[in-house]
Amino acid sequence: MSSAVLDYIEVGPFAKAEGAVALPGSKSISNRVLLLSALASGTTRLKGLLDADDTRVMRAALKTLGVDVDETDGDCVVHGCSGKLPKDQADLFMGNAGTAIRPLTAALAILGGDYRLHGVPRMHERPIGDLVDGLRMVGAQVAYEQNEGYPPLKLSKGQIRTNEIIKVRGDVSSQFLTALLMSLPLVANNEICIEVVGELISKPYIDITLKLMSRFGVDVRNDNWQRFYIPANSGKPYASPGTLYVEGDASSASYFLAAGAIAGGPVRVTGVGKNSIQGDVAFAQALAQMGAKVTSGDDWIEVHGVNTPNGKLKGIELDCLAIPDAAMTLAVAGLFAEGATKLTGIASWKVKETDRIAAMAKELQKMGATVKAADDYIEVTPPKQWATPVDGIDTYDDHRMAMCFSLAAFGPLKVRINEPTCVAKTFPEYFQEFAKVAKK
Ligand SMILES: O=C(O)C1=C[C@@H](OP(=O)(O)O)[C@@H](O)[C@H](O)C1
Ligand SMILES: C=C(OP(=O)(O)O)C(=O)O
Repeated sequence: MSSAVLDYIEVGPFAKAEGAVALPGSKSISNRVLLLSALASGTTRLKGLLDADDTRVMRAALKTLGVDVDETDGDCVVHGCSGKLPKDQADLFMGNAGTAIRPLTAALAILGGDYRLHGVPRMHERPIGDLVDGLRMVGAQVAYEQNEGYPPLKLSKGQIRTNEIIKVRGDVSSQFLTALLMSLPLVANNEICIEVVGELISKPYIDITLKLMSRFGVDVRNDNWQRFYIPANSGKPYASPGTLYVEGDASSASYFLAAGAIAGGPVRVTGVGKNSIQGDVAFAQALAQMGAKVTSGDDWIEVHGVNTPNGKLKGIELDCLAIPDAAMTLAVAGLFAEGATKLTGIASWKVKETDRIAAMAKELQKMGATVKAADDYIEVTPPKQWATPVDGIDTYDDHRMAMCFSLAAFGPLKVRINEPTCVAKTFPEYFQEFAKVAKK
């Protein structure tokens, strides 16, 4: 999907981070509101929508499904289909976007039709079986084209029934629950109960889902993260809120905020702040725990220096179950801390864009850090002597690997980052924006 693929980029060494960055739109919000707008009655004007690979595949899929998505005046204007998509046959390429393939699979399986959903090779290694099990429980027809439990998927029309409690596992990805929550109102003749099996991970993303569904007129009751109740409706559950503003991306914010903490600051991000509905804003609190000075307003967060006796960040131990994406940034910030930084609750890293536990451990070690890692944690002890791998830091086609390792350039040595164009998944302009705040 990315345009010109660069072999590598060299960054740093930088002495200081200072400045302000206006964040691109939130990926999580963008893909949810695109789908909800398409399913709703009425026209929705989306302002500040993310323009990146993950949202391009969603917009392209909706257009293929016959939805009128107009992007000519800078906003994205979606003419909703009132719960019935125009095309009942389509072949849809979903790239490596979990937030696109999972909710769209659920919506299409529930609505019924002959659809095929597939993606890049890594997408075919990312699990979707728990969602398919949940969909089959309501009578949806979903078949695996290659490997049981993984895309590509073939959907056909099923007989949907929603009178029994629908169960879905919550411990592999919260996106399966999100997908069921967004699509089941389309067939809620009666109240529907979804029950989570196993521990629900990434809970703040469920909050995003519920808050956005509410903006489109569907209020789900969350009973202690165990059971979710979708109210019965008259057949057209979603109504356009008119104009909807997409917040800046809180996970993308983490790189700049960490730069401020590592290299002096002040660094300010605008587009997210105290009023954010994204759980990853909690990343700023983690930086504060490491000793950074953090302030925020309704629409901004700023990190300005470190508040420890020796002016260095301090290593922390933190459960990152609620902030899996921003947690990667903490692992790299750990290179600059005094003492070890231990991040727990990160088992989901294994099934994301790459096996992030293995990738992170390997690349941090290349920088000279001592790393302990297992199935659900990583512990980073900073380098005694910084190293710079001549062959560079590998990014594994994972946007977050490229973005968080740019921070290593605040160490004493320049850093070569291989295949940096993978940032196009969520933040195509990342390195240009980073260059504005990273100073020699
Ligand atoms: O619902 C979402 O928008 C997301 C949920 C999280 O995934 P998991 O629920 O798989 O942890 C997160 O890592 C992903 O980037 C976006
Ligand atoms: C896990 C991620 O993406 P996805 O939405 O594809 O799951 C991510 O952006 O870090």
